[in-house]
Amino acid sequence: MKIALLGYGKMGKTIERLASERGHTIVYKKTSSASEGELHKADAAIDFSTPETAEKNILLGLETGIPVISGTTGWLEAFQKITKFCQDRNGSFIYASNFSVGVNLFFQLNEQLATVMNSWPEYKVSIEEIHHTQKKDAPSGTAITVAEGIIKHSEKKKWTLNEGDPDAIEIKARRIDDVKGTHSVYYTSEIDTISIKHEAHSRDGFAIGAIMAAEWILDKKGIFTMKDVLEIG
Ligand SMILES: NC(=O)c1ccc[n+]([C@@H]2O[C@H](COP(=O)([O-])OP(=O)(O)OC[C@H]3O[C@@H](n4cnc5c(N)ncnc54)[C@H](O)[C@@H]3O)[C@@H](O)[C@H]2O)c1
Ligand SMILES: O=C(O)C1=N[C@H](C(=O)O)CCC1
Repeated sequence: MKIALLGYGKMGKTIERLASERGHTIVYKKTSSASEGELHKADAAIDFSTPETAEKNILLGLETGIPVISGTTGWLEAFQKITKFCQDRNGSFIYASNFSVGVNLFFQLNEQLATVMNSWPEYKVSIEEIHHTQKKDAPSGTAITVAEGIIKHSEKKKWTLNEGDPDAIEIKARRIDDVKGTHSVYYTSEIDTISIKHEAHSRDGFAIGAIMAAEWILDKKGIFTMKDVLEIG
């Protein structure tokens, strides 16, 4: 497969390495200031750019008529617009706040745990995410997906970064050195704490998942999620 990289930072470079190991070729790269290669020659575009530039990058890929895989977080206010644009052109698009297989299993586990814990109101739910200090958005896209998974199966209606709102799921966002991405869900009572945790050891899992999504979407039209790719949930 010929791949276009929309964004060539930590994730773009990791995808380049792992895609070539899987026999794919990078035919186009776009950074903030320049681009090289020919976008129209790509079979699929993978966007890992910035919250401010993802929307433009995704539209560029869809306009070119190739499937777009986006892992950039922090741009979801434009999701409806992207969906309509993609549908109007009979295009293909997939967004995931986290492409790693392990995190997608964690999402599933989180929803199952939320279903169980919904009968036990003495346990207060909270989420913690830890990432490297270069991360631009907070909370992480993954933490938002985790919160949405809990909201689906509980009385909670929203999430917050602040302390002390009993109606909201509190998310604590921490930034430490070069942490690749750690997400924990806690259910805490007076007596004890139940927790689940996913810890990424490198960026390879995110990159392999995005490449798997690109391989999967090639012969499909529509808007998809990582659940479709992995056939889970
Ligand atoms: N979904 C996932 O699995 C997953 C995993 C890791 C990171 N992310 C997200 O992906 C995004 C990128 O992460 P990263 O660690 O590679 O960040 P990074 O800062 O290392 O790289 C971002 C790159 O985008 C480039 N860029 C800036 N403006 C651009 C433009 N107009 N067009 C194209 N590229 C442009 C920058 O040059 C930079 O190299 C972040 O939003 C992050 O949260 C998601
Ligand atoms: O490094 C990042 O930035 C990451 N962003 C995603 C998020 O916001 O959830 C996924 C994990 C790594």
